Amino acid sequence: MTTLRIAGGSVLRPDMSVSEGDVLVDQDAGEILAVGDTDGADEVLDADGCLVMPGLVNAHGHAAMTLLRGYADDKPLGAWLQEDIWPAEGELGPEDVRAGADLALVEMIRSGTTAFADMYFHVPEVAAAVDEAGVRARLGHGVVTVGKDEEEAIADNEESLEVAREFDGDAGGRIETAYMPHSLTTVGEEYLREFVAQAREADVPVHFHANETRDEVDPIVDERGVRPLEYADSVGLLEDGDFCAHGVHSDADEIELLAERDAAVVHCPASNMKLASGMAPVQQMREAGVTVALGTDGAASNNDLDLFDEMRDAAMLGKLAADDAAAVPAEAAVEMATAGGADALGFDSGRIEPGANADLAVVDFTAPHLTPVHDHVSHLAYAATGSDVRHTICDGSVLMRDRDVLAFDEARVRERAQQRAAAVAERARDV
Ligand SMILES: CSC[C@H]1O[C@@H](n2cnc3c(O)ncnc32)[C@H](O)[C@@H]1O
Ligand SMILES: [Zn+2]
Repeated sequence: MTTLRIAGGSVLRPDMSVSEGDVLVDQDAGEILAVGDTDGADEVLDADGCLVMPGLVNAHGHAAMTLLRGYADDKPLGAWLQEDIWPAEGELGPEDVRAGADLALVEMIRSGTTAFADMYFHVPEVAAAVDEAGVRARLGHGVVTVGKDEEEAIADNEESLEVAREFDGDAGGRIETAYMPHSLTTVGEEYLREFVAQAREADVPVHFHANETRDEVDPIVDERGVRPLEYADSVGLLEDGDFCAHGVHSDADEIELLAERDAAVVHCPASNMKLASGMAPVQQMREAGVTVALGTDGAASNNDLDLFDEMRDAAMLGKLAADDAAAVPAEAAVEMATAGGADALGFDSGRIEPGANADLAVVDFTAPHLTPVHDHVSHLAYAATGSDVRHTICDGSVLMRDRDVLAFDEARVRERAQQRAAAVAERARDV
């Protein structure tokens, strides 16, 4: 057995308490062996002055959209997608998606993210990037059937299922998959009914956008006479293991339904604020027992992939939404970004305890903006940023040591992304 000891720091425990101690990792199994007083180990990572916390989980995003960061801002969702993003995405080839995914992975590893969910196209490229980077992911091909004829719509759904079957268990088990219809309004009912059933047979969960804007909710209510999540339930969505992004405009009955079905919600506060989509009822969801995770969404609506920002935004926006300063406290924000995310994606990560996946972030607490330390959890939610992360570990392997991301030549990744992004923007302008 090869072991790694993260030594000399403090450790964030699953109950949100913090105690001094080491974390000992079995690198062959990729699991945590012990927490507390340990010694020995084949490799030691210094954590003096640091807090060892579970690796952050970015439970909803579109990694390759890093290429479109800053390409189109300051519009609401519908106009932003239709006028700017979808035309640009029409110009993305597999090598562009690989370049964008590599950039996203460098950014996520740098800021302590060890697992993420991704809905996009050219998924084999995203899977190859994940394999090389060493992180954990639940990947899927995003399906859109509006504007397509029946043959194209079926092919798009079949691609999503094929990709889900082919890549499940890839990268030594670090990649899992899902069938990913884009949303309840961009995929036709007949396709949802048919292909959700096939996803169940293939034993893969379903991930989709839901209740993000009023413009998306109102037509469903007007045309079907039911709330969107009731419609989702009626076509077979919302089973245990399924997770939807946003849920901003969810009413009390829909929240109850999510809790009953054990379906998770991924809250994306920065994207919801930037697109002025609304304020998700996060406090009500958590009080109802819904699993709530955090996501950045794509870098074009955020505009970064730093989950420390998401924790702060979730806590602040949650208070504003509930009109209550006690709503979504620091512990809740940290829980959503760690255990909540891992539960939503079905990974045994997000908690530092023996037997769990050794997915960890080591945060340097010696910076001026983290001084003094009255409460580590308060600093994680309200004061720390991704650049405070010193080491990142996933599946027992060190992905970043002393702020050096090991699997990538960062300068090359940035240069390639810059070149590819400029070429995509030029092609999109010419269309
Ligand atoms: C079909 S692949 C995924 C698809 O989703 C688009 N997207 C990015 N951000 C959002 C959002 O906030 N709501 C809905 N759809 C979004 C992305 O550009 C891809 O086309
Ligand atoms: Zn999204």
